[in-house]
Amino acid sequence: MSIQVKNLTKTYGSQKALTSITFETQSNHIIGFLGPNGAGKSTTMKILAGILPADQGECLINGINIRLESIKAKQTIGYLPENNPLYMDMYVQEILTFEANLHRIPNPKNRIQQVISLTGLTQEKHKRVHQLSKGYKQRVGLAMAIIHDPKILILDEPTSGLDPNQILEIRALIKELSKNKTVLLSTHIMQEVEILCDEIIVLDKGILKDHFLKSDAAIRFPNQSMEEIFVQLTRS
Ligand SMILES: Nc1ncnc2c1ncn2[C@@H]1O[C@H](COP(=O)(O)OP(=O)(O)OP(=O)(O)O)[C@@H](O)[C@H]1O
Repeated sequence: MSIQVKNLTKTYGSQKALTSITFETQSNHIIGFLGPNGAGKSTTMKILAGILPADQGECLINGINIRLESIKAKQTIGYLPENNPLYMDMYVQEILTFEANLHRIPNPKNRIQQVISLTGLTQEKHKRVHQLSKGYKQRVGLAMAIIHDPKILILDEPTSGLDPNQILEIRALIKELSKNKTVLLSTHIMQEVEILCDEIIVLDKGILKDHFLKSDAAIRFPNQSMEEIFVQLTRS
């Protein structure tokens, strides 16, 4: 399933966040969505997730227009927001039941046990969310994002603020969960892009700076690391 964004524009009051962004990703790729702070990554992701309206432009998820067919699009998309806001007093199984009911999943008990196992939450499933480490809270956020088996995953800085061990574990989990899915992943960690991503999109100040396959990076940017490519594309 591809993600298609056409001339997307968004302004918050007088603050321009996105200026006519256009891109189309390939199916079943992990796409690194990169850019300096304030580049417009979260804004694009919120629009794609259907929780923020664009001022202009269109987003299509495998041809489904998210503005015109928002419910159908939301059935296809799983979203992990930045800073992963969770109901801290809920038990892990309770918050997953809540999410499953929002998606009207038939036979939710089976699916909840499946995602608990998939995301490595079995040992922690009887705890309340606030009792979990940050890495396990991220696992809960990922479990919620995949509960309806969406074909597109939008992950906004999923490894931000985690310790090095948890970063490795969450990365491995993302890799595992991304099988047969298209994943749009924002991150500031260039090593993560090298390890996980097939495709790279770079934004800066609300403008699309570049979009390329990682396999083409060596030809397009000879002898440059992802960090150097990032700096070159976003240096003002
Ligand atoms: N609710 C809001 N009200 C006003 N301005 C906003 C709002 N949300 C974002 N912005 C502004 O829009 C621009 C794009 O922000 P956005 O959060 O999309 O960037 P980002 O690339 O995700 O940044 P970061 O890497 O810091 O998370 C920034 O200038 C930001 O200050």
